[in-house]
Amino acid sequence: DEATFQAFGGKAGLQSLMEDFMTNLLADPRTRPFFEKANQTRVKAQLVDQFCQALGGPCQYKGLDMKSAHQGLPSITREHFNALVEDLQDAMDKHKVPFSAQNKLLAELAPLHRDIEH
Ligand code: HEM
Repeated sequence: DEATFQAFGGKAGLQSLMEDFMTNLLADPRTRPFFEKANQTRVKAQLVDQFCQALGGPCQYKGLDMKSAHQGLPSITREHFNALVEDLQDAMDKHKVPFSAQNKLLAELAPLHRDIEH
């Protein structure tokens, strides 16, 4: 909804959040092996649209579906998934996103693990 989207600072807030999220993913030895080889600029831009849409903001995600996006990568386990969520939480804390809004985003993302882990 609009209030949750605004709690993230709108689209500009999401773009800024994604810079720190990617920094965290590259600093984390659990996730770095995946992201250091990726087109980080593309991934950040796709995540902005995906999160914006998930939060009810005025964006349309036009990237790959989650199965296609991750199936070509080395095996992604629950540990990798949980590591990525921790790195996202750290970025949201740094950006002072209220917990209620953080939880709404995480609730939207949680079910995606089925299409991402393999
Ligand atoms: C809720 C969890 C996740 C979400 C919402 C998510 C979302 C995305 C999105 C939107 C893209 C871009 C798709 C495109 O290019 O069209 C992407 C790519 C990617 N994801 Fe994820 N992802 C998640 C979990 C993970 C995990 C756990 C890993 C590994 C630790 C991972 C590694 C990658 C990598 C390396 C790419 C880029 C692949 C390439 O080079 O094209 N993702 N992800």
